[in-house]
Amino acid sequence: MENQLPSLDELKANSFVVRLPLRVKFRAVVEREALLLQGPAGWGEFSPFLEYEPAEASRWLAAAIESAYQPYPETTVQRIPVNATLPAVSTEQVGRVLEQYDAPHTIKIKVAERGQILQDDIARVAETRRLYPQAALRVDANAGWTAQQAVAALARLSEYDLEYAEQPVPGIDDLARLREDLAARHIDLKIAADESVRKHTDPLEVSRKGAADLMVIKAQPLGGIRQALQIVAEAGLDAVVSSALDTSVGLGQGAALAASLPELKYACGLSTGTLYKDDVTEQPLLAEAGYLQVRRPGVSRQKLRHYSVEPEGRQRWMQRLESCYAILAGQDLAQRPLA
Ligand SMILES: O=C(O)CCC(=O)c1ccccc1C(=O)O
Ligand SMILES: [Mg+2]
Repeated sequence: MENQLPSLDELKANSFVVRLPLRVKFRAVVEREALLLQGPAGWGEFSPFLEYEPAEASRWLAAAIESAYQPYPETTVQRIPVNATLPAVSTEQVGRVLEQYDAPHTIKIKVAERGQILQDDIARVAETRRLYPQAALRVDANAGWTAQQAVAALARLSEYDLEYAEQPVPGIDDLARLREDLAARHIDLKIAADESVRKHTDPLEVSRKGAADLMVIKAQPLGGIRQALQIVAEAGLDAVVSSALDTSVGLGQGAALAASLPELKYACGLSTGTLYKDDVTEQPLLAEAGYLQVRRPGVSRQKLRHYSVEPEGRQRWMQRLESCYAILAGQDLAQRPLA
């Protein structure tokens, strides 16, 4: 029974599509659309970004179904360390955005944003370091640099004492080469793979090719908690759990994933709830002094109604649900990430 997909009609009948306001632009948007799925085990979140095609988005659906239909793994961990996330804002905005987080001990700074230059990144990292001299800082380039740009940029940025750099360049081979280039220049900086894990058909290629020191894992893009745990076990790399800019429902799933890891060496990218103006729950999962509770937030009917999208928006999501469902239904049971 565990491997059985619920029917599409059942999923549709229990789906609520919302559009939530963000406080600050993230990935060039100021609103986030999400489908919340209610099931016998609780709520699940299906919120692939709008431009994602069904092949990729279907893994996000597998994660939502897992969340709504299977209990989260048992754990005794009650809270997990998290990082504040700083979007690629201007220097003047750095203090204002980070103030929204409660006493962060770790901060992830977005760099290599399209339309910006290295000087913008240096200024943002320098300002963060000035305001938070004790914090652990990490940068995330979202594959925005060429190999050449990455070495030059990381040579400069590593002067601010960075914990690691996340996905500086796009390809897995590029990541592996970059690590060699950095070592040759005696730049002691760890590299984390994100897109090379979650957007790749083979999430283990990163570890096989020695392309990173650690891997970023996210419950939705990897097809759920169980699937993500299996990837970590097989990869044998340290893992950083992160969010996909989820609502509190997805953050709860991420927190459960983090709490289930055999070892949690790094703060998780799960305090993105702070970037939202509002959420689907009366008890949003927000970090306190750099820690997030491990719990499943209840969902508010009133908030679902208030932020519900217009009928055309819902129709678009029902079509996405349908095409992703078809992919999951067509997958070999043994391979399906629900197992
Ligand atoms: O890891 C974090 O601190 C927050 C999450 C985050 O950065 C993110 C959120 C949505 C989509 C992509 C990413 C990313 O890590 O690249
Ligand atoms: Mg990333």
